[in-house]
Amino acid sequence: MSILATILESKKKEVAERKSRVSSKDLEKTGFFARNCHALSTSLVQPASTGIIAEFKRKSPSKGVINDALTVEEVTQAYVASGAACLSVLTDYPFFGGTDQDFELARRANPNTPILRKDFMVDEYQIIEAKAMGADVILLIAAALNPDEIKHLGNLARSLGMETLLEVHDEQELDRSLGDFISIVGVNNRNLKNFSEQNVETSKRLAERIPQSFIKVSESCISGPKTISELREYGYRGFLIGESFMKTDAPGKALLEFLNQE
Ligand SMILES: O=C(O)c1ccccc1NCC(=O)[C@H](O)[C@H](O)COP(=O)(O)O
Repeated sequence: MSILATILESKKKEVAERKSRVSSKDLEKTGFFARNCHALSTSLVQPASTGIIAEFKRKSPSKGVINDALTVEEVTQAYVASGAACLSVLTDYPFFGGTDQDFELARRANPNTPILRKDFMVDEYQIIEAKAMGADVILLIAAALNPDEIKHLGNLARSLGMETLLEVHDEQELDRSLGDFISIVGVNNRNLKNFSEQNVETSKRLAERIPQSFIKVSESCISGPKTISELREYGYRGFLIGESFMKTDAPGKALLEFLNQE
């Protein structure tokens, strides 16, 4: 079984269990549900935007433990101070060591910055959860959902005031998944079948195929400032980066160094 299939199987069980504890109706009365969201699309197209979507990532299936010594508040506040355009906070626990509490702590510590809830969305319940925990953006992974599911979940997110980052890995996923309920397309460079890719060739290959009306984000395996400069030439406005920052003792400083060297 592929790692994505394993994650999705586990996620469906987790969501069923969560639903049995708190109903969506109750979620709608909690936390940040009524809050107005920040727009990632607006943040990325500002002339002075760094475009960096900086991720808080403790561990991953491809790398194991990356950094479990730092708190979510210190990392995310340092990212914002260094110029992150957006934060990404993982809420998947079994595979990435993230929690809902991480997300809520990041939200409270960074009230003025867009934050992506990074998880494997398989059910509308998770979209409602995302709004309640203070998310501005959700991730929909084309490899994990059929076009009708993407449309349904994307429209639900939009109806709640959130944006969707649609993640694709290849031409087929891109062509079958785009719609007017999406404004931001992320090309994930990591090959989830064997974790072989360690470069951004997939982003370069798909760049021309993404219609101009969508904001392009390159995700994963971005190892240095030179890569960001190259991706900008292909029209990318956003750069989702986790490991390159998190593997250091000071992820915020690492982000600043990227920007200073670009
Ligand atoms: O990171 C993984 O190993 C991984 C494995 C299976 C599914 C998804 C995975 N990563 C999710 C991501 O999208 C990345 O965390 C994100 O793009 C940042 O990537 P990186 O800069 O390479 O840490």
